[in-house]
Amino acid sequence: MSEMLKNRMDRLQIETNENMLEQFDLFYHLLVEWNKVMNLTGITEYEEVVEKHFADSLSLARFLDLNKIHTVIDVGTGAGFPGIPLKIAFPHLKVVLLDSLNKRINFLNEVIAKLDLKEIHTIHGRAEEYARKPEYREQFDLCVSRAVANLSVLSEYCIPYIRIGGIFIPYKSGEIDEEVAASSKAVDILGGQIDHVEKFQLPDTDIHRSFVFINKIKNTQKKYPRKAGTPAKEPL
Ligand SMILES: C[S@@+](CC[C@H](N)C(=O)[O-])C[C@H]1O[C@@H](n2cnc3c(N)ncnc32)[C@H](O)[C@@H]1O
Repeated sequence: MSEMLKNRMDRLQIETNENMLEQFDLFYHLLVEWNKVMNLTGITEYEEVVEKHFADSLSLARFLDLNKIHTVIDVGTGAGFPGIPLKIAFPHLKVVLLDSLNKRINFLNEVIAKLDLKEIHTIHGRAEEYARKPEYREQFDLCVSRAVANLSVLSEYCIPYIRIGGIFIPYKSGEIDEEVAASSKAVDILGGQIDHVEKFQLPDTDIHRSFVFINKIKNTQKKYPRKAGTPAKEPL
C-alpha cells in the first residue's frame, strides 16, 4: 500500500516520510479489523480505501495550504474521515474529532493510541451540544465534515466552531449548486459567507467532489446552534 499512497500524496504535493506511511498502514489494518465487529466503512479492499478514504480526505491540500492552519475540528468524523488522514499527513495540526456514535469514538481512541498521535482528541457527543461550550465555540481555524448532512443543516453544526477569520469546508459530492444556493440564508444567519466552490473528480474514482469554502466573518449569535435535533428537523 505504501507505494500507492506515496504516489497519491506526491500528486497532492504532500511531503511524506516512513513514519506517516506506517501510520496509514496501521490505520488501514485497524479499520479492517474493527470493521469485522462494527460498521465503520463499506470499503475494505485496500486500493479502494487509499483512493476513497485516504486520498479523498487529503485532497483538500490541493486547494488549501494546510501548513497555515493550526486548529481543526472534524464534525461527524465516523471512522476518522477526513480528520485522521489530515492529522497523519500534517502532524502540526491540533485536531478534534467529534461524533455522536460512541462505538466509532472507541475505535478512534484506539487508532490515536496505536498510531501514537499527539495533539488530537475525540469527543463523543452531538455537534449542536459541543458548539455551545466555551472551550470549543469559535475556537477553530478550520472545520471539515464529510457525508454528515445537507449544507444548511451542516452549517448550523459547524459554523459556530470557527473563529472569525477561520473557514468551514464541507466535503460534498455530486450536484451541489442547488444545495449551495439553498444554504446561503443559513450561512449568513450563522455568521458565514460563501466564498467559492472547488469542483473536481477524485483521480481513479467516479467520485465528483466539491469543496465549499465558507468564511467566518461575524460571531454566531448565542441562540445557534439550536438544541440537538432541531437543525435537521427545521433547517434555517
Ligand atoms: C455517513 S457518516 C460519515 C462519517 C465520515 N465523516 C466519513 O465521511 O466517512 C456520518 C457520521 O456523522 C455522525 N453524525 C451525524 N449527525 C451528527 C451530529 N449531530 N453530531 C455528531 N455526529 C453526528 C454519525 O454518527 C456518523 O458517524
